[in-house]
Amino acid sequence: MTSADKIRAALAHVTDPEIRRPITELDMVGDISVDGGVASVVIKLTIVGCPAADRIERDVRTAVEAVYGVSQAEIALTVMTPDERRSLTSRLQGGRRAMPFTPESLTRVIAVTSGKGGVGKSTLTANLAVAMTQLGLKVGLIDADVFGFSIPGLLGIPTAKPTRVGDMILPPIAYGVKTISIGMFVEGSTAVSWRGPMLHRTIEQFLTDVYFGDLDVLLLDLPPGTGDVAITIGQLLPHAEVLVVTTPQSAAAEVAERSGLVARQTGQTVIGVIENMAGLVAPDGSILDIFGSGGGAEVASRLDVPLLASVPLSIAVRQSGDAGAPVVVADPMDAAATAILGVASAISQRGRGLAGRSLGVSPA
Ligand SMILES: Nc1ncnc2c1ncn2[C@@H]1O[C@H](COP(=O)(O)OP(=O)(O)OP(=O)(O)O)[C@@H](O)[C@H]1O
Repeated sequence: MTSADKIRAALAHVTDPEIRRPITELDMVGDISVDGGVASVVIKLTIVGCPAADRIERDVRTAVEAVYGVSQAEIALTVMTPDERRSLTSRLQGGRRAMPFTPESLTRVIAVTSGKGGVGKSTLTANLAVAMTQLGLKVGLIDADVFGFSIPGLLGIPTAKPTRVGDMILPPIAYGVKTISIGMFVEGSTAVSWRGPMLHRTIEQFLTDVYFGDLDVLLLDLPPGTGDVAITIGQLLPHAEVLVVTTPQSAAAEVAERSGLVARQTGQTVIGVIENMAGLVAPDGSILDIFGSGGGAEVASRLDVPLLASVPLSIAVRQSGDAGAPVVVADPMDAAATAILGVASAISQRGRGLAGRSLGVSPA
């Protein structure tokens, strides 16, 4: 093996932090030459001003300087030509620009819905996503709550912007979750007041142009109610599984049931109900049922699905949400966190069956 080959082999362990694939596989490694102990390596970044440039340069330097016989690494950062970039994006997108989350795909799609706003749907979705990564799953999260996008803030990346490589969008990663939100495409706190067709196109673009790579689970945080986005998701992802979030209050339970029924009409499968904002445990141990009780069980029974958890009201949940550090990480022993971790584990164990689906493996 020549020194250049050894360096190339070492670079196979350096991954692009946004695409999460080895830079050698992404054709980002250009010429390599070695003169005495000095190795010169050309790295082709995907785009001008690549936000990951510093990190890639650092990782490349460390890898190259660890190769036996190299005392110094000289890294030249250049940028791919438009043709190289097109060939990369086309390869990553599997040669076609189509929605990868088809019924045949091995990725489970789970939409989280609620009847009313403010019941904690986004908080639970963000925490479930992070909890699933803790269980070793590769998780993507689409914040489709176009009018009340709050996922970036809940995951501590309120100002993150996705990187665009040609027509491919690379989702920011927080707590291991690849995350995309409409909030990443609007300035500051601008309100989104779009009509159905525009919402439909945006969700379609999220599902098609965002490069999530291989995922075990794609979670979707839907807006509350049964509006345009829920219908779009029903049309685009009729095989999705649906989690319904409600509070213990009977008024909330009634509307929550409706959102589950609409999901079902589009062919989606409701897999369970999560009751949030259940009894708050007071310092003396007594339980304060601020929002009443029984709503979760009521919705679950009407939809004939299991009540997966009753997540209590918890100061830690609110505080960690405000701080952008999900409670399952910030305070995993909190009662609400353990309830959410329990749901993540229960759902993860139900992996999709493989029957009738193509495994995408070509015969040898
Ligand atoms: N179990 C809980 N204990 C205490 N506070 C909670 C709990 N769940 C959610 N919250 C708080 O309730 C508020 C609403 O939560 P969240 O934004 O997740 O609701 P939502 O259903 O997604 O609302 P919308 O769909 O209208 O955006 C937030 O301030 C959040 O911190």
